[in-house]
Order: sequence, then C-alpha cells, then structure tokens
Amino acid sequence: MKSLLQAPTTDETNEQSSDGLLRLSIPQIFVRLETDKDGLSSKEAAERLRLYGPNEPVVAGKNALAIQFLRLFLNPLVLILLCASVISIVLGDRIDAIIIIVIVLLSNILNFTQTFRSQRIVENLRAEVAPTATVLRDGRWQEIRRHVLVPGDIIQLHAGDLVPADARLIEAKDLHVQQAALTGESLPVEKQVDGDAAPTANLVEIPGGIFLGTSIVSGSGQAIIVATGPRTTFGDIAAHLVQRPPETEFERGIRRFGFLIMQTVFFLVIFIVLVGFIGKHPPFETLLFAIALAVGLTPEFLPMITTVTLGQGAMRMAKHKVIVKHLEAIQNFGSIDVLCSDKTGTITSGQTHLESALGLDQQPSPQVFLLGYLNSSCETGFKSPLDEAILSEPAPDIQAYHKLDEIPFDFERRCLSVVVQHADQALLITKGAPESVLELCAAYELNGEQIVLDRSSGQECDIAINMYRHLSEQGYRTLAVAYRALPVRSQYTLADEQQLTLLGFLIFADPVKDDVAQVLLDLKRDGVQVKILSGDNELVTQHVCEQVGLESPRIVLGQELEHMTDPALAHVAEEVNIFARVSPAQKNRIIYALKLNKHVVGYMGDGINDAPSLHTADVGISVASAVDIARDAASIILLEQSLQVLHQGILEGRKAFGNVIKYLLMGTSSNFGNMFSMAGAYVFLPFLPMLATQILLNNFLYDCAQITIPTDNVDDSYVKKPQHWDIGLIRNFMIFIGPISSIFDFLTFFLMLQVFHASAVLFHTGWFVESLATQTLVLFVIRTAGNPFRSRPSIPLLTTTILIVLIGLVLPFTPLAGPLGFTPLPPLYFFFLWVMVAIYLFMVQLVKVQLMKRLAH
Ligand SMILES: Nc1ncnc2c1ncn2[C@@H]1O[C@H](COP(=O)(O)OP(=O)(O)OP(=O)(O)O)[C@@H](O)[C@H]1O
Ligand SMILES: [Mg+2]
Repeated sequence: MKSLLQAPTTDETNEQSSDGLLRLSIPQIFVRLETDKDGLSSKEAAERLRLYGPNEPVVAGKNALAIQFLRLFLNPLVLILLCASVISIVLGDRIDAIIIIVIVLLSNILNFTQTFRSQRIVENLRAEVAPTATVLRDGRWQEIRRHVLVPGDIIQLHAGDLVPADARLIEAKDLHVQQAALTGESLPVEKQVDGDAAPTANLVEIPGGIFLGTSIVSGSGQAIIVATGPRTTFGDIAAHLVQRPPETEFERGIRRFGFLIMQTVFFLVIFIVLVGFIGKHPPFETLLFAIALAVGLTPEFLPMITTVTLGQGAMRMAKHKVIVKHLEAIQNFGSIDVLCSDKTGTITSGQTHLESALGLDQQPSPQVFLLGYLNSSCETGFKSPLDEAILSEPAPDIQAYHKLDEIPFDFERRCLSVVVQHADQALLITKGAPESVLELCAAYELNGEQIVLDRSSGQECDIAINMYRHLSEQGYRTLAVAYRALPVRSQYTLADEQQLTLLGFLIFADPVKDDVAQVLLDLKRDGVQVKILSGDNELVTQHVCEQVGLESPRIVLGQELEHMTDPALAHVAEEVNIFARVSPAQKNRIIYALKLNKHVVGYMGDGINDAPSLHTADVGISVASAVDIARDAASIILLEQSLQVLHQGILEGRKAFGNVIKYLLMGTSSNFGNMFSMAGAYVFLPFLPMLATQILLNNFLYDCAQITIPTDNVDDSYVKKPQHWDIGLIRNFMIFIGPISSIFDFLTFFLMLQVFHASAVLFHTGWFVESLATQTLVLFVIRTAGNPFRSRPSIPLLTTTILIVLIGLVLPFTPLAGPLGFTPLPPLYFFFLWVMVAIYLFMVQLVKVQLMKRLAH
C-alpha cells in the first residue's frame, strides 16, 4: 500500500465507482494517518479541496447565475411575447418588436439584479453564523469553516457538535451519536474506535463510522474524514435535512394568490381572443393585445419584491444583531404571537457562578467542592454553564485522582457520574438535579458520619430536601453531589449509579438580566405572549419569573405532562406560562400543542436539549454561542443573547411583512382594475383601447414605481400586532377597490370620445397617462390603513412614484412619442386628469377605511 503523503490524483489512488463518483477508500486514509500525526498541511488541504471540491451536499454549478437569469425568460407569457416580436420583425414591423424586446429585457434585468443582490446579502449574513469544525492542520487545532474540510482531515468532536462529513473514529470517549435522521433509530448509539475492522470495510458496517447529518449527544472523540460533500454516505438525506423548512403560511398564501391570478389571466386571454374573433379584429393584433394584458395582470415582480423586501428586512435586523438564516423565516418572525424560551441565558444572564459548596450541616464543605470539581473536570460531554462555573473556581489538588470512566449527562436522568481512582479504590461521583440524585441515594453524610436511609419504609432524606427547597426558593440553582465506593474496573455502567451517599450541594447564582422585565412588558404590549419552558426546578423558575414580572396562574411540571393527553395539554399550554422540570421531548410537545391551537410559535434556546423544539417551532431562535445542533436547527440567530434584540427583530419582521402585502394589494386593486377596464373597452371600441406595446410599457413603468416598496415606512399601528396572512383582505381589495379604478377609466374613455372627439392615437395617449397616474399614485392611499396625510412614505418610494408619473406625463411630448404611438395632449385634458385623480384617490380612501373597519371587527 502506498502512502498518501501526496495529494491523491484521480488516476492513481481513487477508484471511479459505478455511480461515476470519486471515492477515496479507507485503507489509503489509514496509511496516511499512520505516517503523519500533524494532520494535513494547509498546502495539501488546498490541493485536496481543489480535487474533491467543497464539503457541501450539492455543489452549485458554475453557470448557476446564467441559468437563474435565463429562467426568467421561461415564463410562457414572456416566451409568447418574444415569439410575437420575431413574427413582427418578419412582418416588417420592426419598431414594435424592438420596443417589446427592450421592455422584456429591461424588466428581467431589473428583476434579476434586485433578486441577486438580496440573495447575496442573505448568503453573507448566513456565512457569519455558519458552523465550523475543529480541525488538526499544520500540527495545530483550528476552527475552520466546514465547507473547506477535505478527506484526510483530522477533526475533534464534542457533545453538541454536528458531524461535518463522513469520518472514521480514531479516538472516542463515551461518544454517543444521534443518527435518527439517517437510520430512524431515535436513541443515541455509542460509537467506538475499531482499529481492527477490516481496512476495506464499508463505513456503514463498522462501529467507528460517523456520518454527515448526525450529531454528537455526549462524549467526545477524534476522527479522520473519509468522504466529504456529495460523496458522503447519506449526503442526499443530509442535504434534504439542511434544506429549508416546509412551506410557511405566507408562502402558501402567495402561491395560491399566484394561482388565482393565473386563472384570471387564462380566462381573460380566451375572452379577448373570442371578442376579437367575433368582432373581426385583425388576429395578430388581438393576440398581442391579449398577451400584453396578461403580462400586465401578472405580478411578475412579486417574487423579486418579496425577496428584496425580506432581504432589506434581514439587513435591518442584522443592524440589531439578529441574523436571519432563511429569508422565509422573517414573515413568520413577524407573526409570532407566542414566544417560548428556556430560562438560562435568556431571562437570566447565563453567567452562572458558584456561590458555595455546602455540606448537609449547611456549612461550606471543601469535600463537596472537591467531588464537584472532579466530576466537572473529568466529564467529556457538553460543558454546561454549571460546569463552567465550577471549573472557573481555583482548582483543588486533584493529582491523586485519575479518571476511570464516566456515565454521561442526559436530560431525562438530569445527572452525570464520573468514576475516579484514588489509591487502590474507585470512587463514583454523581452530580445532578437534587430530585434525581436523591432518588439514587441510600445514605447521607452528616458531620463526617454516614446515616443510612431506610428506603423500604419510604424514609426520605428530609434534611436534604428542606435544604435544597429553601435554597431554590431564594432563586439559587442547586446541584446535589453524591458518591459511592466501588472496586476498580475498566468500565462502569448506569447500573452502578445507585446506592449512593449524599454529601452536599453546590449552590449557584444566575442573576436575572437587567432589561428583561421591560422587554417582557413591551412584548406583551405588541401582542407576543412569553412562556418559559425550563428544565430547572419549579422553585427556582418561579423565583426568576417573579423577579421579571412574568405571571402564570400556576406552574406545570414535567411529571404532570407525562400523564396528560394531547387535548388536555393544548388547553393547559394555552393558559399556563411557566413550565418547570420539562424534558426536551416535553418542551417539544408543548410547542406542538401551541401550534395546534393556531399560534405562530417562536422558540428560543441554546442547548442540546433545545434542538427538537427549535425544529418544531414556526421560528427557531438561537444565539451565536449556542451549541452547533441548536444553531443549526434555528432559523434566526441572535448575536447577543438579549430579549431586547429579539423584540426589535420581531418588529422588523412585521415591517417586511407589511411591505410585501402592500405590493399585493396594489396588484390586486389598481392594476387589476386597469387591466379589466381595458378588456371591457375592447368590446365597445372599434380600435384597440391601447396598443400592446403601450400596455407593456405602462406595466413596466408601474412596476418600476414599486421597486422601492421594500424601503417604505410601515405604520406604527401595523407593527404593534402580530401579522398574519389575510386572504380576505386581498380579496376584498380586489372586489371593492379594483372597480373604482374602472369607473375612472371609463370616465376617461367617455371624455376622450365625447369631449375631445379623440382619434385612436389621442385616445391611447389619454388613457395611457390617466391609467399610469391613477394606478401609481394610489399607492399613497393603499400603503397605510389610516389617513395618507398622516403616514409618511419613504423618500425613495416618494421619488420613484412621482418620477414615474412625470415620465408618463412628459412622454407624449418627446421624440419617443412617435414610435410609441403617442401624440401631445390638449391642455384641457390635464385639468380633467387632476380632478379625476383627486376624486379617485379620495374614493379609494373612503372605501379602504370602510374595509379596514369591517376587518377590525
Ligand atoms: N453539567 C451538569 N451536571 C449535572 N447536572 C446538570 C448539569 N447540567 C444540567 N444539570 C441538571 O439538569 C437540569 C436541566 O438542565 P438545564 O438547566 O440545562 O435545562 P434547561 O431546560 O436548558 O433549563 P434552563 O431553562 O435553565 O436553561 C438542571 O436544572 C440541573 O439540575
Ligand atoms: Mg438551557
């Protein structure tokens, strides 16, 4: 076997498998490992990265951008338009064709660049919070981005980490891996190093194989990467896992809305073609007119406006130190009406410190501290803030002890044990939640004496229970410390974790954050109810909640939830605001129950125990310092763990939501009305109400005026309550506001024919200017639920809207008028125009206020 000190080349060391993928086989990696304990050199790693590609499930093609752009032309309407232009050119009508092509091109370029910019922004933000891996390179452990990992890299793994690629263990300490997502097995599996497994063995078949898409629940280890990116065993599934969550209510709404419009467009086209056929209009002209109307009706900028609005929302949130991983999360963020959170680090500072270590005589006990310290320093699982608090104290002398084994922490047992050897004896040291540890104790130690508990007669250790209850009521977090002497062995199991002797308590203080009480009030005022789901005991939780003014009719414990049916829980979850001693699975159940009650639920947490709930909630919120699993499951990451930024973020979410809705309301009311009057006029007029090119231009200018909607201000009254997708509102706008615009279109229609005795060209021009002005200016009315004079639009929105109306007014007087089919308008026209625009806006305002009133009821 040859050494892999050189980067492998395709023809030398890799085999092309039947599926055409390049596989680096395990034996080669082994040789590599034996020859070099310093990890890869950066040079070699770079070389391999070039060879194997980045460690990403699906590699975006080189031409992805070009494809994204070209896809915009795949819209059937656009295709027909382009075909029609080609036909026009053949028929000798160059000017029309050129106009159409220019408009289609401009529109798509605008669409593409805007979308692209927003996507870039989000990608950059996401990169800021992307998970890293601890890798041995150039003989040094370093944190690097996961996508630059290559086969042959040696990585370190700890509890809470996501496995970044397929790897084989070379060192493992009580390493438990959760691989439910890949194998369906819900319990964590222990993984071991298997030096003696056949070197050619398939990774799946050996106990030392760990895979992309799984996560470390407890323990720690080192592994060598054997496959990255698309070559990983479960790459497909893993890619699926990291994909964005299922469709949100908002996305579904938008999709249905699009469908509704498509149907309308379809019938409209059929209608026009029929009328054209019966009225013996020239067929080609009729077709072009119908298609132009269809294009006018389609909100083709909707995806772009959504992306840009959300992108801008994401950027504003980033200024408040809130990072959005998926754009879609923003709408949900604004809709949250129940926010569940765990306690440590959100309500409390999370900077826990050890107040004291007490024996059962309530006096400071160096012995309790020593055992607590041994326990924390020997455990290799996830270091909780409690462990960190213990370890930050001056170390006691622990040289005489060395570690034999450990039984890692889990959130159901709520305790953890380590076994150390002292002289020729083994000592099992357990620390954990007092209720859990007390159940494992058969004796307690008081003033150096062991007192045996008679468990058979149900005797409880009252002295300890009273002590920890008293401490909890004062808001101290307590961990019980117990021990047991055992013979020296190489392995210990859960079965050894019994018959313990209780020694005392470790007392921690975790002060409440300063601003929490105020933020809770603000959240409540803005329609968000806060609930605390804590794994801590009820007394501490209650104390903390009292301090911040969070009220609850009662506190529900995890035990109680165990016997509760789902409907009962749905009821309880509604009224209770504080849950204590809940396990990760129970947290998850509560979130489900709230979702069933039609709440939009946010969940905020940072621990391994929070990951399932972060997934289940409509919006998972985590913090930059959280464990990988939690950060990965969350769609929103707070760079500061503060409820203040969270509140800001929710308001930003509502703003973004509000701006997208504005675009929709505009599309369904003014634009819809316009296109319909156009179709109606077609029935009565001997000529086309407007040329196809003019409709396209009108629509394009109208769209341009809307591009700045994402920058717009949103009324305070709108931001003050959670916003939900409301199809009723959109429908009502379509039914009641749309026709108002038609009234004024027909008024123009009448004026042009009766007052100005207009020719076709003058008619077109008059209608073009009127429809552009009404359709665009109505934005000032629709953008607010209240009085337009009291709600200030953003400067960019004001500028583009006025500019577009001006362009419309000036166009007929420019040299472009000829090619576009316009002619200068008589001065009297402008008098009528302004009167009509004013009355139109006034009427829309009246109807809108009525609609909003009805909605409020
Ligand atoms: N490192 C540890 N060693 C022993 N016991 C621990 C450790 N970490 C946590 N526990 C016990 O498990 C309980 C639940 O853990 P934890 O407090 O992290 O849950 P949580 O649901 O995240 O609660 P919180 O709302 O306080 O964040 C703790 O109250 C404590 O009793
Ligand atoms: Mg926690």
